[in-house]
Amino acid sequence: MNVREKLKDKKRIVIKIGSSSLTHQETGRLDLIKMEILVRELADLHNQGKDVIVVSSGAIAVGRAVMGLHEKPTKLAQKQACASIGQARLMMIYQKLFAEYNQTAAQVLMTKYTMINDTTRENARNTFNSLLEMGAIPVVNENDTVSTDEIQYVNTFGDNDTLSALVAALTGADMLILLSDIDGLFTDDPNVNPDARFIDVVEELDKHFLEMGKGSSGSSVGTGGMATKLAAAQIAAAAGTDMVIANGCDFHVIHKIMQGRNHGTLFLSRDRDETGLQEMFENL
Ligand SMILES: Nc1ncnc2c1ncn2[C@@H]1O[C@H](COP(=O)(O)OP(=O)(O)O)[C@@H](O)[C@H]1O
Ligand SMILES: N[C@@H](CCC(=O)OP(=O)(O)O)C(=O)O
Repeated sequence: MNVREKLKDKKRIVIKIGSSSLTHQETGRLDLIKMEILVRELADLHNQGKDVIVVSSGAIAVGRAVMGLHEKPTKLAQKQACASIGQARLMMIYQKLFAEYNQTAAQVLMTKYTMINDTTRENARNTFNSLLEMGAIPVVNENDTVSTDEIQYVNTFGDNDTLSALVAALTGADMLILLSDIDGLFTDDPNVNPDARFIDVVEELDKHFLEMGKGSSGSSVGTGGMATKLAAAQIAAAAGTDMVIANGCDFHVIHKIMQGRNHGTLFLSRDRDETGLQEMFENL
């Protein structure tokens, strides 16, 4: 069985959806057709008996669109206000769409402190396990309304690529899928360098690959860029979580990846390193 076919047997999957994959580029508003496909894909993975955790960006982008702000908010208070409005709208739509498949969406909002503090981290782990045991589908996002480097103890993760990898490590997920606006990892930013070559499988994430993520975010709504996705891959590898970066332009890619078909860049994990993970959480 090749490395892609082994993905069929994954039991607990974290799927991160970037803002650029959930919204119309022109208006920034939610792409409801894509969201319907996304929820159907996730509901079917759940129906296959797999645990599914969604890390969904989009709160700021959706809030900005709802309030008619044409530019990406730069002031902290404006960004947090957009996140507050957008997160509520995003969860309403997730709950409505999941209910159509008789599934229950649950909201989990986290700050970096949740992961740093031993007690809150253990509470979060227990909450995820209870939600999954109850058959719910947790929809996770950073608590942007309070997460900020300006407020002590609620520092921000900064991006949902990192958050999704930490959630995968926390919950012992064996698979992490990052859906973006690009097919996967290239030797350089293909939106800048037309000679950039696609990378199919990364067996060991070393400096050679990490260097490839130097380019910035390519979309008007994205935050993470490739650098944060490679940082996420480092966390996933240490957590024993295989990871795929794939293009979220067509969410049907989710079941194709889980069927072991050749989509996205596959990052192979190492054996889970509990000691290393503990140190990582404590030093976030
Ligand atoms: N080596 C690389 N391979 C692929 N994409 C890269 C690379 N370097 C930079 N990028 C940029 O990263 C972008 C994806 O990150 P981002 O814009 O934050 O989207 P999202 O957060 O929605 O996934 C791509 O559109 C691309 O422009
Ligand atoms: N928490 C923020 C998303 C931050 C983020 O990582 O965005 P993205 O790069 O689009 O995945 C929001 O919901 O708008």
